[in-house]
Amino acid sequence: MDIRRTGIKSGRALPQGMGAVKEPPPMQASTSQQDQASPRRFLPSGPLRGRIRVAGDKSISHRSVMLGALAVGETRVTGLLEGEDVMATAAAMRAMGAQVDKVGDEWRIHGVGVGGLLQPQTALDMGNSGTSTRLLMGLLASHAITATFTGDASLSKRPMGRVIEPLSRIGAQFTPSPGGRLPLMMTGANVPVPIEYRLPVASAQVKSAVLLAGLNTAGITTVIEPVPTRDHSERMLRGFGAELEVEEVGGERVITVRGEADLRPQTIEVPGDPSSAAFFMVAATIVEGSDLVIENVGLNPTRAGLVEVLRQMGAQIEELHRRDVGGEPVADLRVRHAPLTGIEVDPAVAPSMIDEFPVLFVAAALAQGRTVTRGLEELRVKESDRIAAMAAALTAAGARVEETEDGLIVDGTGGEPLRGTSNARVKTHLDHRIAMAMAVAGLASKDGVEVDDTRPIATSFPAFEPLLDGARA
Ligand SMILES: O=C(O)C1=C[C@@H](OP(=O)(O)O)[C@@H](O)[C@H](O)C1
Ligand SMILES: C=C(OP(=O)(O)O)C(=O)O
Repeated sequence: MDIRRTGIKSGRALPQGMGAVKEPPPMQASTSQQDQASPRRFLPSGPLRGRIRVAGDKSISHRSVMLGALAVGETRVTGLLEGEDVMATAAAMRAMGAQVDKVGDEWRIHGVGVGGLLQPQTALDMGNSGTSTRLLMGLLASHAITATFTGDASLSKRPMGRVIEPLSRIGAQFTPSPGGRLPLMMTGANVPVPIEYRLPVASAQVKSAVLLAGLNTAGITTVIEPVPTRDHSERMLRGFGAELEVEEVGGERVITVRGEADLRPQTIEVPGDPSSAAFFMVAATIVEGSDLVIENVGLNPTRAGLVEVLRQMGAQIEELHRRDVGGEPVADLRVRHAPLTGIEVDPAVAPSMIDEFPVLFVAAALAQGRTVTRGLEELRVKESDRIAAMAAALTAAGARVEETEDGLIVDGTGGEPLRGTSNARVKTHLDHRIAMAMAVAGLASKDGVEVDDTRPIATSFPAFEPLLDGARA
């Protein structure tokens, strides 16, 4: 199947095709959201039971498409996440010359080779996806082409200065909107310069942007990571044949990549996304009588923080059939209902569960006693300000929550259901994780929880609602 014909729920206009356009396209905001919001009330639930399989890992899916598009030959990918974010990456890679097609259950990618990206003839519509935007800016930074990036209302508020800064040092030029935001136009360097860059924020996206720029930069590009973040780029770049080294020096990770790399096509099996499994881990934990197996969940240590934190709170999560899938540790998780106790969450664990805090706050709202989280400033620059959005949504549902500068303090019910939202709708702010977290809160409430818009769920986990409805049928 050609990606232009896959079912993209928002009806987003994705850039299509190639052409002989010399001028970069005009800067304009993306018109990517459907006009009508799609509200839904998530009602109290009976136990979650049986076996489910969540969607493919979003981070690995993005990187499979990007690296496949840079390898010469055919990369084959199974288990690719077919969410809107990954489809935005696929469309952008096609617009720059790669072939990305679905044949049966498999995605086939024919790459252009490192250095071979072509100038896109239309703006690259990144939709809601920060990962697509920042990693592609990295790729483009060392290709002498000009491109315009646009995004939806949420993405257009997110900071891009964090990648503009190192990529400018490599030699790329940027014309962003005020505040270093989208829409943004960039021109990659003619002769990119290898840099050594110490990450000022714990961000796998910034790390990956610099490493990807390094692929087409003669010499050695170095990223120093004081706090480890998800390491899929490092694992996959090695898998594709790049010369990449990781060393521990004085407690920091020093990552080097040798430029003018030749990438070899791969066969990739994408494991299930732990960030999607998280909603079901918490749902089965807080709904009485639940006993659910979530199959094929990626448990890369740089991603598995939530499992550890939930266990510290008293959750019963068993790892069955531990194995390796595509170079990543994977297991089936058996999750049974268990009473939770509030804890102080170690801020050091934050990068390994950065997308899981919205649903952790829901677990905390049902726990006995107080849960304190700190060091979560990064949550304020995701698809929404996730600290403020979850404080408002949980308060509307009857939870006791206090917002601090860098976290939430949650006083749990001790297992009693939340009141729910009888005549209000919680605001999701175009943020898929707020929508799914509050759906889970609805299961453990008296009146249910109504979320104002379920459309953003399709960015990362299109099958979330049918899976949830099926598990509690
Ligand atoms: O590299 C990636 O695939 C991602 C990195 C994280 O973002 P940051 O790098 O901004 O922390 C995460 O929140 C995002 O969902 C995916
Ligand atoms: C932050 C997220 O994604 P992105 O930055 O790719 O928009 C997320 O999926 O929670």
